[in-house]
Parts: sequence; structure tokens; C-alpha cells
Amino acid sequence: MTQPTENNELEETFESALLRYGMQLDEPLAGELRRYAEVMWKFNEQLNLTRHTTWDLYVGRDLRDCLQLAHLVQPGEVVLDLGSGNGVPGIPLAILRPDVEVSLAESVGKRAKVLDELVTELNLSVPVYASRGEHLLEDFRFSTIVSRAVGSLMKFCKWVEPHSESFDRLLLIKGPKWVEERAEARHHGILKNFDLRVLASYPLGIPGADEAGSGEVEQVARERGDEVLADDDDLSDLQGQGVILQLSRKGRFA
Ligand SMILES: C[S@@+](CC[C@H](N)C(=O)[O-])C[C@H]1O[C@@H](n2cnc3c(N)ncnc32)[C@H](O)[C@@H]1O
Repeated sequence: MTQPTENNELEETFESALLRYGMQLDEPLAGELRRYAEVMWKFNEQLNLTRHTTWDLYVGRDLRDCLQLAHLVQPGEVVLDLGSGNGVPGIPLAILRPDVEVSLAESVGKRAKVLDELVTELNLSVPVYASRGEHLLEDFRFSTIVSRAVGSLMKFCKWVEPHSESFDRLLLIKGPKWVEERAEARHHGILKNFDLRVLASYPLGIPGADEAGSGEVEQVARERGDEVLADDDDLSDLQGQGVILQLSRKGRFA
């Protein structure tokens, strides 16, 4: 668990970070997710892939989002992580959900090459495409496109909309700014062909440690059911939350 250092401070470990964030992961999954971070950090010395180079940031930011996402994918889905960068969320998703086919698209060639070496070293069967993700949609079909930190809602929808026959839905991991992004996209009429739903919302930060009532907010979202319609609802109770947005062609999941 937490190890004492020479000056007797407690050094964070993967396990202590998991505990602090209230995440329970059994072996061998925990070991595979720990190894992913270790290998990613090794490659990070050659090429800048991530700024999340502590267990706190890896668990509290990267794994937090990926665990939420992993619950939302159905068995047998064919998933593309568009703008994979360091492999989040695609690689943890492939580890957490071996019943799903995951591919990664990364437009920067050098990063895609490192990603390819990374998945090889992890023995994962995950194709890596050195390509803009939307270009892949000309030749391939995916049931779900997942993405984090790649572009605003408006930008993203503009990229993929011409290929909307090539995917069923987008699952986009967003921070609290998603509300402003939605306003911008609506203003430009970009969302008129999409249904947008909040499939998950969760507090950012350590559960119960900061904003009083964050657990309460999560409860409100849960009581509404898994799917919260984002078009008409009063979303003021989701302020300050991370969310996973589902966008699908109008009527696709009606
Ligand atoms: C800020 S990083 C995010 C990386 C990772 N998804 C995360 O959440 O940590 C964005 C990455 O997306 C890549 N990218 C941007 N637009 C892209 C596109 N249209 N297709 C594929 N990759 C793209 C960039 O090269 C960069 O590596």
C-alpha cells in the first residue's frame, strides 16, 4: 500500500490512489491497468504523451473517466477511440472490456507509432491507425466512437457528421464546460441532426473530500435513471460534474 519514503513522507502507490478515490478493481485487471500507466510513462520520456504522470492524476482523472465509460459499452461493440494521444480512453477500455473490439486513431504519426509500441508491449489486440479518425470512417464502420479532450462538441460533430452512416453513436467524455460547448453547437445548428443525452455524470475530485453535496448531485442524476435527456432538462444540478455524452443520429435510439 502506501510506502514510507526516506524522509518518512507517505508515497502514493497505485493501490493507495485507488483506495482514496473509492475504486475497487480486482486482479488481474488492476495489475494490467497499473502496467499500462508504467509503460505509458516509460514512453512518455521519449515523446510527450501525457501530463498525468502521478498515480493521483492517472487514477483520479484517467481511470475515473474510463471506468465510467466502460459501463456504457455493450458486449461485442466495435469501438474507435478518436484522438487517442496517450491511449485514454481506448487502452483502459480494451483492458476493462475484453469483450469489446477497440481501435485507436491518432493523427500525429509519431504519437501513433508510440501508441502501437505501447499496445504491443501490453499484449493487447488493439489496432492503431495513424490517421485522422474521421477519415477512417470512409472505410470502416464502428458502433461507438469514444473520445476525450480532442475538440469541442461543435468541432467534433462537424468532423464526423458527413460519415454518420459509419457509426451508431458518439460517447464523449467532457468536463463541466460541455454546457457551453452545447450552447455553441446549438447556436450554429450543429446539433439539429443529433439526439444528445447525458449517460453518466460524476463528481470530479476525491469523493466526499471537497464540494459538500457532490454525492447528493450524483444521486439526483442516478434517480433520474441512467439516461438523462439533455435537451429540455434543467441541468443546474449537474454543475461541476464530469459527464459522458451520447450523441446519435436523430431517432436512431428512439
Ligand atoms: C489533448 S490530446 C487527448 C489525448 C487523450 N484522448 C486524453 O484524453 O488524454 C488530443 C489528441 O488527439 C489527436 N487528434 C486531434 N484531432 C484528431 C483527429 N481528428 N483524429 C485523430 N486524432 C486527433 C491529437 O494529435 C492529440 O494527440
